[in-house]
Amino acid sequence: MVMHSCSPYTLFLPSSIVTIGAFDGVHLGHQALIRKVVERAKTFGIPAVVYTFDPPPRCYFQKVPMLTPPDEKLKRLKHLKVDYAILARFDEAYLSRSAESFIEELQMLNPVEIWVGRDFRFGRNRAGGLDELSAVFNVKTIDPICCNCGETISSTRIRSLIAAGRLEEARELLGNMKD
Ligand SMILES: Cc1cc2nc3c(=O)[nH]c(=O)nc-3n(C[C@H](O)[C@H](O)[C@H](O)COP(=O)(O)O)c2cc1C
Ligand SMILES: Nc1ncnc2c1ncn2[C@@H]1O[C@H](COP(=O)(O)OP(=O)(O)OP(=O)(O)O)[C@@H](O)[C@H]1O
Repeated sequence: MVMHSCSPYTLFLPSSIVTIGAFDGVHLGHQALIRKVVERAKTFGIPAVVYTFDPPPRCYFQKVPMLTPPDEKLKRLKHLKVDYAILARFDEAYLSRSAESFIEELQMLNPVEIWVGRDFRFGRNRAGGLDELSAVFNVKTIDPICCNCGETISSTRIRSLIAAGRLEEARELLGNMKD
């Protein structure tokens, strides 16, 4: 896996399959999305790209604890057979960018498909959503992955389980990455 630390506009790919997100924890929901991207990339014979942020936006804005530091996140992405991981430094300069500027950066990856979950938002003040992204790219979505109890798996939920001392349940939702 190639790790790309992003300053904007530095990675060019002639074609790719892309997913974007915080991916804090690389939990079972994230894993399903990323596996889909890897599978589609294999079908097309082109690279699978994960565009992610360091720190995750929620850790930056809401000061919540990080589930996986960058090294651990990258290890998990590598295990999932991602070809390129773009790790954008999420700081003041980065987040002053507009949704349009973010779209220009994504265009450098020439994505054949961009895969995200239904609740995906991007850009300043989370102003961009699926409609804005679909206006420019071929956007595909996966259904939310839920746990046995029927609740959608999310990094927020895993943080709550950890805070409540329910570590075994948290660990289950994070998955052991061995299969
Ligand atoms: C250029 C840029 C600016 C952003 N600015 C904000 C922001 O002002 N407030 C916010 O909550 N998230 C901001 N984000 C984070 C995104 O809204 C979102 O969290 C990120 O794209 C990851 O998607 P996800 O939360 O679905 O994983 C920004 C993202 C980008 C790419
Ligand atoms: N359970 C899930 N099933 C399917 N897709 C998911 C799931 N959880 C997250 N995703 C998708 O993964 C990408 C990254 O999402 P993100 O990292 O914001 O996940 P999250 O777990 O919802 O985080 P948080 O709880 O901090 O908002 C997004 O496209 C999102 O829609």
